[in-house]
Amino acid sequence: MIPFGDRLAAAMDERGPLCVGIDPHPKLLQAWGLEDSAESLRTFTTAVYEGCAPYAAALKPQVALFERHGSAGLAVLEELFARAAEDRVLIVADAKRGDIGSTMKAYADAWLSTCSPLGTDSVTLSPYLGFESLRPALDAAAANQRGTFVLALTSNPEGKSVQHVGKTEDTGAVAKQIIAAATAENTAQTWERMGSCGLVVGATVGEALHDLAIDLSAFNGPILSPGYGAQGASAKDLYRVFAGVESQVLVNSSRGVLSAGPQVADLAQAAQMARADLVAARG
Ligand SMILES: O=C(O)c1cc(=O)[nH]c(=O)n1[C@@H]1O[C@H](COP(=O)(O)O)[C@@H](O)[C@H]1O
Repeated sequence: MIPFGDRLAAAMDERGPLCVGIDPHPKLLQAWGLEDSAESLRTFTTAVYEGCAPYAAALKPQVALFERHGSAGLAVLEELFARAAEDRVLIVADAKRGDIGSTMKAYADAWLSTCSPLGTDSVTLSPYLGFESLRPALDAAAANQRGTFVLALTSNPEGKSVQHVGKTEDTGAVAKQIIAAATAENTAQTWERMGSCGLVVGATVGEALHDLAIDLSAFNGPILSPGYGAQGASAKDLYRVFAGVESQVLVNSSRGVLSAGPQVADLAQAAQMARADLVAARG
C-alpha cells in the first residue's frame, strides 16, 4: 500500500486542502433536530460523510464525542471507518492518544493496526509524555502505511503554558523540539511527497512560529491545522501562519461546516464554500 503521507498528498491534489471534522456536539445534534443518542450519531455521521467527503481530502471524527455514548458510539465510528476504507476516503481519528510506551502499544493496536475494528488511516497523538513515548504508534503507522498527527502548537490559548516553554534555551521551545522529532521521524522513512508523521499546528497561533524561531520549511510531513472557522481564524490568517508550506497544510473545519446541517445538500454547499475560501486565500 502507498504510505499515508503520499495518499494524503494525492487526496489534497484531487479534492483540495479541506478536512471536515465530524464533531457531533450535543448542541449541534439539537440544532439538527436530533436527540442526544448513539442513533443520532449515525444519522449525523452519514449526512456529513455524504455531503462533505467529495469536497474534502479527509474527514476527522472527534472520538470524544462518540465515546460519550459508550460502545454504541464507538460502533458508529467502526461503521464510518469500514465505509471510508471501502470508498478510499481518508480518516483522521481525533483521539489525541498519549501514554507511557507499554500502554501506548495498546493504543497503537487499537487505532493503527490493520485488524482492529477501530484501525483507520491516521490518528492524532499527544507527545506530552515525551515524544519517544509515542514510539509504538509511530512504528505501527510506519509498518502499516498509516499516519499520525502529533500535537505541536495547539489552537487553544492554554497550550502556550506547555508548548512555548524553553524558548530561550539552546534546544528551543517544547513545540520546536516536537517539530524537530517529527521531522527526524519522517527522514527515517521512505515516501515520495510527504512523510506519514504529521503535526498539529493551530491556525490561531498567530506570531508563535516567529516568536519561537520555528521554521516549518524543513518539515517534511502534513500539517493538520484546526482553528479555521468557528475558533476565529480566517483563511488569510491561516495562510499567513503557513507562508511557504501551504501545500502541506490540511485545514480542519468542524462547526464552521457542520452548522449548515442537517441537509446533505447544505453540508455539501458549506464544504464547497470553505474549500473555495481556502483555495482563494492560498493563491
Ligand atoms: O487535534 C485536533 O484536531 C485539534 C487540535 C487543536 O489544537 N485544536 C483543535 O481544535 N483540535 C480539534 O479540531 C476540532 C476543531 O473544531 P471547530 O473549532 O469546530 O472547527 C475539534 O475536534 C478539536 O478537538
